[in-house]
Amino acid sequence: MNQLSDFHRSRIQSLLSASPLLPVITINHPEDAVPLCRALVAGGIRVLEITLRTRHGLPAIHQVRKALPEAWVGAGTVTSIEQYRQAEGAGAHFVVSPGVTDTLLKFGVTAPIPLLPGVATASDIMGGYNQGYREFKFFPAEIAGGRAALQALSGPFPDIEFCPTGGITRQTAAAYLSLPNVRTVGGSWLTPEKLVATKDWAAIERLARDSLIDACK
Ligand SMILES: O=C(O)C(=O)C[C@H](O)[C@H](O)COP(=O)(O)O
Repeated sequence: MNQLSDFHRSRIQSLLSASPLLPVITINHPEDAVPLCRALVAGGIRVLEITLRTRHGLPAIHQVRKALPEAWVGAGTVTSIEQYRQAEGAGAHFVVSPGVTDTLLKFGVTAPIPLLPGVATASDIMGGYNQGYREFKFFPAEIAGGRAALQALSGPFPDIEFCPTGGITRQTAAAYLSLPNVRTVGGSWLTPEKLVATKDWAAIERLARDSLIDACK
């Protein structure tokens, strides 16, 4: 069986090291993509996950890659090989999936851009572990057991690192980041619907900066 390459693992590790916070971004209006991501980068967050939940996701990845070369841009909500290929085509640096299928894990092993697979259980982890994955998104983090689950999973999986996402807030991020198996946490709290709807990019920049300060306390 093919195994995940050191190159892919080191890319995923680099992006997890590049930011303690990973904003999960959903674009409802195409013109928001660049100013929204620029505000996050100006606030100090260089790693971004743009979901494919809307039809604007792929074009947004393309635009943001061009406009903000200093940012790492990932495609989120990738659940199929077709979407994985589309994300590559749009110029994504990496792909994030909410869960795992054997097909997606296998494709991620040989794909040009790396996959951060989503897991919620020990069985999910074992499926990825056997193919060489050691970094996972933990989703939906709060519902799947939160910090206690991550502490419990560190027993059988001491060499696994998680990016918990789902239900995490500015107030709870630091507690997750204090766990030895967590370097980055993800969430949509960094792009509140109200601030995006009013195009208050200055407030989003402030929120990014303040959330980073809180996360590193
Ligand atoms: O869309 C995806 O690909 C997902 O896997 C789910 C998102 O990462 C979470 O829904 C974000 O969770 P919240 O921060 O609670 O909004």
